[in-house]
Amino acid sequence: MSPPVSIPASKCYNIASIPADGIGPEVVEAAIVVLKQLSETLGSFTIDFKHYNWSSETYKKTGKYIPDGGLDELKKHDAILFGAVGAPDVPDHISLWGLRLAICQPFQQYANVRPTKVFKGTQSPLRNCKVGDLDWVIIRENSEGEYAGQGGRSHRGRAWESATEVSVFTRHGVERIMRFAFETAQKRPRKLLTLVTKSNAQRNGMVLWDEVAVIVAKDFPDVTVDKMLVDAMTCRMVLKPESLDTIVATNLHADILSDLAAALAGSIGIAPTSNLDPTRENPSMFEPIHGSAFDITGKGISNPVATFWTSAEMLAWLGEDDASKKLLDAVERVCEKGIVTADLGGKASTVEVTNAVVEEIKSSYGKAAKTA
Ligand SMILES: NC(=O)C1=CN([C@@H]2O[C@H](COP(=O)(O)OP(=O)(O)OC[C@H]3O[C@@H](n4cnc5c(N)ncnc54)[C@H](O)[C@@H]3O)[C@@H](O)[C@H]2O)C=CC1
Ligand SMILES: CC(=O)C(=O)O
Ligand SMILES: [K+]
Ligand SMILES: [Mn+2]
Repeated sequence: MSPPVSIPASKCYNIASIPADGIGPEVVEAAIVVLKQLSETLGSFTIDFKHYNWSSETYKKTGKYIPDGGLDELKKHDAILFGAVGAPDVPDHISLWGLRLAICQPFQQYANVRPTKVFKGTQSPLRNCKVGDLDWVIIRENSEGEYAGQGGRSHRGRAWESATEVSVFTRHGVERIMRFAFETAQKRPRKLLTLVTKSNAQRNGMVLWDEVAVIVAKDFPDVTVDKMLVDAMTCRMVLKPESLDTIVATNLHADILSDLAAALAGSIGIAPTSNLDPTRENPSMFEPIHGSAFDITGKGISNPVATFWTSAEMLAWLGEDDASKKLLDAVERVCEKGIVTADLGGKASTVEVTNAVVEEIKSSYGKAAKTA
């Protein structure tokens, strides 16, 4: 009797999808189409999506964004693919804290990773900024700082009403994000980390950041560190984009700088975000950098590229580096062909860009490509 033939089982990933509000469902649907095609064409892994309709609609009906036991459900997945949360008829702080932060915070997704680059075929609004000149990774502290959620309001509505929004910086929180940032910089060819703070005006928490950076730097002698105050950093991003590589900053500062980074690379519609729990105790969450964009919802013109790149980041986090690279390369080739949405100066719809990426995956990585 011949021994049983062992066929290597392809890995199956369980992904929770939470498209939520506005253009979230449009771009997440597009990403799922592309991911399914990639999995079918490459044959090296499969993805099982479980959809959760948690959104401002469910909030308006039930009073909750996440139903009881929802986080335990989410925990069973390998990763979460998120769209965006926010609706015109729900206050933004209720929606953000009700869904996105209600996942990031308990899941200790303390590292928010935001790469940006100018794609071939897309144009930076900066005169002279070519492909390769702007290639950054912004590491945003994602669990405390200015978005710690501490503070309160007293004497509501009175002339003497007071409100506090307290920034919280802990040595533990600063040190873990700093280590993560140094590790990220160390893995990139230039090994260059720019530390962004505001330690002239913010004389407590930001000074702690500077001090912790000096201590952590000792463990990374091959990484070059430079320091910028956040106001001057905006100028450097615009005037000398080629002088930057990896950047670490607080929750608020990096939130702002990363939207600027996306716009400098061409559009907020291309940049991805990973909300990582580097300890891997909890699933990490992947989303486009942008919000729910009510101004273009339902028009069929939202740029799905940010969510495609986000999906590529998710694949890399799951260990599928080859598939991740292939996906991003396919997206870039589609941009190079000029099949882009209006935010990038093109005429293509969300569906046309999605179909073009699907065709690109089939023709580049499918059987025809292999035998050619
Ligand atoms: N992580 C999340 O879920 C986030 C949620 N929000 C929420 O989203 C809502 C809208 O916020 P905004 O400040 O307007 O930011 P936004 O990112 O939704 O939109 C800013 C501008 O960029 C455009 N834009 C965004 N994504 C695009 C895409 N994929 N393709 C083409 N154009 C795109 C929009 O049309 C708009 O003009 C608010 O409720 C806000 O709280 C905002 C940022 C992040
Ligand atoms: C809320 C928001 O703007 C962000 O997470 O980027
Ligand atoms: K988002
Ligand atoms: Mn933001």
